[in-house]
Amino acid sequence: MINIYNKFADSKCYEVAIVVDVLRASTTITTLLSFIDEVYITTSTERREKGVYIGERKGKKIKGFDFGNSPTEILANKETIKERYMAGEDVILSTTNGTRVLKNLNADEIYIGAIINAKFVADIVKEHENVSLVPCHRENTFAIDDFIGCGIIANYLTHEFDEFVKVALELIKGDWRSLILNSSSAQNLKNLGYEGDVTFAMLENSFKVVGSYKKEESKVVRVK
Ligand SMILES: O=C(O)[C@H](CS(=O)(=O)O)OP(=O)(O)O
Ligand SMILES: [Mg+2]
Repeated sequence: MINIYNKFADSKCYEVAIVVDVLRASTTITTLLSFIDEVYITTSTERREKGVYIGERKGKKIKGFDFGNSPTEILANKETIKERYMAGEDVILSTTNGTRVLKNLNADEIYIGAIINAKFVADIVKEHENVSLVPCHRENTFAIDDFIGCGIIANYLTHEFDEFVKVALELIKGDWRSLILNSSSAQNLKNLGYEGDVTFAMLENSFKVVGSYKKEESKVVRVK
């Protein structure tokens, strides 16, 4: 069974889960793992030690951090980030929703799912009988971008689907890009000057990269 583990409904989180935060934590983590091997996850907004600090609250870069939670900004500074990582600095990410969901989710295997790696994260879990897609949403508000991301990933799987997934699969048959462009997540980012991140986050399967969250070490490591 593929279900959507939804805090809005008393649904079950299976032992294998894909955390989906299209705008933008999953997209940012996947982008980072295209050129480094691991990303530490925190829910703090404090700089604690040496490191490349990446993060935002409500879309705005956290004061004192090196970068915001912007995959296009990360790519534009790829060489600098990679140099500091290779020199031994940790790369640390803190976001409004995605990193909080990762920290609080109880599952044995947790993967990072986005539109940019949809097919590849689906390939990682396809042998499992039960998998939960976990849309991060926006604090306590439904986020259609994450729901659509779940549908796009589910579309690469051939399991039995719960009714949330069936709705998401119907949704992606239409103009899902416009739905994302008009989402509250995207409008917030557009108002903050990050419209390019929205377009980037919708490039389906543009990254053959999948991260797995290791709870005990609070980090995401590349597994593909
Ligand atoms: O950084 C983002 O795009 C969002 C900000 S907001 O919660 O949508 O305002 O955070 P994320 O944790 O990536 O959903
Ligand atoms: Mg989000």
